[in-house]
Amino acid sequence: MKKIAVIGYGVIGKRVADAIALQDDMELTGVCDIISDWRIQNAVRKEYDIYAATAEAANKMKSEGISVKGSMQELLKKADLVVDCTPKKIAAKNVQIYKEKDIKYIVQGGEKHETTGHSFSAENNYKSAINLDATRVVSCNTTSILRTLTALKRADLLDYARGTLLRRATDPWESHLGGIMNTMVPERDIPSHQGPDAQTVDSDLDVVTSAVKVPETLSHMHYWNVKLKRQATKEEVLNALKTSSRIKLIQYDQGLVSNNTIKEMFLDMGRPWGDMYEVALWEDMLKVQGDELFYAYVVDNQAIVIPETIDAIRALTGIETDGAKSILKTNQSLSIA
Ligand SMILES: NC(=O)c1ccc[n+]([C@@H]2O[C@H](COP(=O)([O-])OP(=O)(O)OC[C@H]3O[C@@H](n4cnc5c(N)ncnc54)[C@H](O)[C@@H]3O)[C@@H](O)[C@H]2O)c1
Repeated sequence: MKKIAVIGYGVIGKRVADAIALQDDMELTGVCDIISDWRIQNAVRKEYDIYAATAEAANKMKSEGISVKGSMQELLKKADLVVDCTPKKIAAKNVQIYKEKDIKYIVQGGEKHETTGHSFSAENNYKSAINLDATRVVSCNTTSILRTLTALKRADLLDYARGTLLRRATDPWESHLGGIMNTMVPERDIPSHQGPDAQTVDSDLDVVTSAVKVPETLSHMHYWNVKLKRQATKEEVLNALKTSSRIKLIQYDQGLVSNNTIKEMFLDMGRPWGDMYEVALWEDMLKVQGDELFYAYVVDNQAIVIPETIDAIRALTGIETDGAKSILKTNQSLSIA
């Protein structure tokens, strides 16, 4: 049983920790953070072992009545692999520690590809991550791009793709701190970074993205124009997309007309935090015109990278060398149909 540590128990870290705890071929050794408030109390309630990243944090946690198991160094000694879910740039600094300790590590999409030299998206390049020392699970937007375009590529339909991303302003729990209102803020540069980021996983993809930040917090939404290699039918395209178990085809005509209605459906389904691990792509909206394809989908930025991270753990530790088997196992544990 591989022992996995989670550093950074925030939006992504708390979800990764729960997902690890659900697996039968890995165990959660502990979670490590610097916070001592209600957020880490959630981990206390779940009876996870708690470690403090600094001496100061350890003292603060203890003063709040939290039983601290030890320091980050002590946690690392017990683990076979660490998943670093700290904010952008902090993980890149921690990498030095992981290298010194000779422990395998996974970082999240806020870090640069160069931090690990390998970027991961399960349905695209699981095989290339097997037994590596490190990888980076690409960001939420990039994961969605890779899932959809990889499915079209597998069916030999994809020539090139051009996408416009509507990006959520901030995460819901942090809405009191910032985020935009009554405006839309386009990114200065085209391409935005997500297209080139997808190419760190699959350099063959011809993909260009533009992005605009919008005043809501539930999810991202993407609009894509794709040039197909040949004229195709809508059915062929849908069959290609159906080869991904992590794309959920949804129907506008079933009342799923917005990101809030989709979120409500996932809450009704009983998913933790209403998490949607899948890309929710509108089947009835999707349009094929000759060799051109048009579609739109919603990305739950807080959730989509969770199954990817579980698969990355299996690949790096080598506990499963068949990507399809890992994906299936992860899907079953998270109730992804
Ligand atoms: N939030 C998203 O929608 C989202 C989606 C995909 C990927 N990501 C990526 O995941 C990573 C984490 O993002 P997040 O949104 O979960 O951040 P977050 O701010 O919600 O959580 C980060 C956690 O790390 C803790 N932390 C800070 N410094 C630390 C240290 N030195 N040692 C230990 N813990 C420390 C913080 O206290 C916090 O609990 C980033 O790379 C981000 O780009 C985020």
